[in-house]
Order: sequence, then structure tokens, then C-alpha cells
Amino acid sequence: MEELRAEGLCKRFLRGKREVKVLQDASLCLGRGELVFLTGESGSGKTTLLKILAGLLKPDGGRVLVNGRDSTAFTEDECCDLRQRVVSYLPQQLGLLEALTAVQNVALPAMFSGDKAQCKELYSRATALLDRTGALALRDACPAELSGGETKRVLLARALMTAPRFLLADEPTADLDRESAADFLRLFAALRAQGTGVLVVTHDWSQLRAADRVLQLRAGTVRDVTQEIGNSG
Ligand SMILES: Nc1ncnc2c1ncn2[C@@H]1O[C@H](COP(=O)(O)OP(=O)(O)OP(=O)(O)O)[C@@H](O)[C@H]1O
Repeated sequence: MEELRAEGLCKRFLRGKREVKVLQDASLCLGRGELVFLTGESGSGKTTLLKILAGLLKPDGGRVLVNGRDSTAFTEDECCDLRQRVVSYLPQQLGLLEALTAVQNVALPAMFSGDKAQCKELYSRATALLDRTGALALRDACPAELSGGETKRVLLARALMTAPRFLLADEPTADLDRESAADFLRLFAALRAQGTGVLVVTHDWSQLRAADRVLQLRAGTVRDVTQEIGNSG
């Protein structure tokens, strides 16, 4: 079975001269076709965990198994390949190149992934994704012209450009109005139905019932709190 699995992750940072242990034996598993929410207090290490899962950050201990292969031992090139073919990370903020239009930003990951499609075809795929994320009207806008919520829609389209098997979304609905947040949740549910494994960081407890499982990051470890939330599973 295809899965993204974290086993015993440890990560510490230096804050001044003090060492802060952010992750301490954190483990989780995300299967394809699963929608899992990750919650936890601000500063508990959710972004750190997602970045390690996406191969953007190396842990100090533990491993990440991507379909059985330990990605923490990957070279930089292998990590790039991982992000272009298997795992897509949707950052909490920023990330669009200012010099490119929305559709050019969305098409970009496929250009780097060695996708053989012609530019015209990539742009038409990127346009379709902008339509899917409700940002079609913004196709030719520059990032500086976009609101925070509009930027999130373009970032989501970009994260989907490589048709990832696993999508890691870092607070995608923060700062969105209710309607837009509901749009995003519907899209995540549709991705799950298509077989994508979706891990979503959220602080919004009203959303948690939509998930197959709810995980909580606390004191450096991950706990399954699905039953406490009252999800039927
Ligand atoms: N590069 C870094 N150097 C030093 N400390 C860091 C670094 N990255 C993260 N931290 C610290 O690690 C802790 C966890 O940060 P992280 O961004 O992972 O938390 P989070 O749960 O995503 O927070 P939020 O919900 O506010 O986004 C924080 O105390 C943060 O200051």
C-alpha cells in the first residue's frame, strides 16, 4: 500500500544559546485516499513536521518512509524529485514568484519536473487547476495584485500541478472567509476521492469532522485524537 510514514522523528532548534526540542519521537502515517487533519498549538512544530515529510528539512533523528524508502537519507536532488513526483507541500504563506503571472507560477513545478508537455499544454493544465481552485479570473494577475485568500488559491493550484500522491497543506484555510474555506475543504475531499493522501494543518475545530482522522501535535509527539473529536471514522 502506498503511504507516507514518519517514524520517531526528532528535531531541535537553537534559540539563542538555548536548545528547543520541537519534535520528540513524532510518528504518523498518511495513506493514499485519506484526509487527515493535524492540529496543535501555535509553535508546537506542525510546519516543521510537514517540511520534514516533504524533504525540505532533515530531522535530527527518526525517518520518513515514502512507499517504504527512507527519504531522510535522500540527496538534495532526490528530495527535489520527491517533491515533484510524490509529495507536494502547500506553504502557509508566500511562495509565489513576483515576476511571473499566476498561471506561470502554477505551471512552474511541471517545467522543473522534466514534464515533456509543451508550454501551451502546461498552461492549459495550469489554467484548469486555477479554475478548480476558484482562481480562473486571476490567471494573468501578478502576485502583488492578489489578496491573501487569492494567493492561497493560486498556491493550491500550483501544489496540484504535479498531480501529487500526497498533499501536505499548511494552514490552507487560515485567513479565508467561510465560503472560501468550505471550497478548499470540498476540494480536499475530492482529492481524497481520487486517491490522493491529504494532510491538512488547521486550527479550526469546526472543520475537523470532515477528516478521516485527526492528529494532534503536542509536546513533540503526535497523538490520534479522532475519537475525542467525535468523528465516526
Ligand atoms: N529555523 C528555525 N530556527 C529556530 N527555531 C525554529 C526554526 N523553525 C522553527 N523554529 C521554532 O520551532 C517551533 C515550532 O515551529 P513551527 O513553525 O513548526 O510551529 P507551528 O506549530 O507550525 O506553529 P504555527 O501554528 O504558529 O504556524 C517554534 O518555537 C519556532 O520558533
